[in-house]
Amino acid sequence: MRKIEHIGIAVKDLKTSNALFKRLLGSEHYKEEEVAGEGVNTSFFQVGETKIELLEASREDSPISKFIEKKSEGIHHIAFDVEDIHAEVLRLKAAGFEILNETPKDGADNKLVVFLHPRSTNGMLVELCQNKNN
Ligand SMILES: CC[C@H](C(=O)O)C(=O)SCCNC(=O)CCNC(=O)[C@H](O)C(C)(C)COP(=O)(O)OP(=O)(O)OC[C@H]1O[C@@H](n2cnc3c(N)ncnc32)[C@H](O)[C@@H]1OP(=O)(O)O
Ligand SMILES: [Co+2]
Repeated sequence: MRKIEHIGIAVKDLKTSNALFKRLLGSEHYKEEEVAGEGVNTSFFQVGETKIELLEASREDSPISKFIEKKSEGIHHIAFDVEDIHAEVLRLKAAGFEILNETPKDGADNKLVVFLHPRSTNGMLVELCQNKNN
């Protein structure tokens, strides 16, 4: 793991939360992007070496809707930047972590992503991100 790539935050309404995080961080978001395959609309803020990723449900059955319904808005996952996502999946599997998708899938912000089940990581949803240009 090279660094924390982003902290994912589940929000009900991207427009409202973009304004709140602009007030909080003192800067604008640098992009908005829908990831249809995940059922999310995302918005990214750069904060030094890492990012805040706001996540709004883009459809009824989005994992974000379920999360907000069951818990509330708030921190949804932590994403780590990795050099070689395939090697990391093998390492983490061998280390006993539960991989949700062994084949990396398209994420936002030009990334390939893999998720680990929170029940294998002390209740924290973990995402691995490899830059597609790596
Ligand atoms: C990829 C685009 C973008 C990017 O960065 O590029 C994103 O980050 S997209 C983010 C949205 N996509 C995902 O979250 C994909 C991975 N998530 C999943 O596969 C599911 O959400 C899963 C498996 C984590 C939970 O789904 P499930 O249908 O099982 O929901 P439950 O509510 O029944 O949860 C089971 C169990 O897990 C706990 N849980 C659920 N979500 C989280 C979470 N974000 N953090 C911590 N814990 C979580 C939930 O409370 C249940 O625990 P229990 O003790 O049984 O109550
Ligand atoms: Co993410």
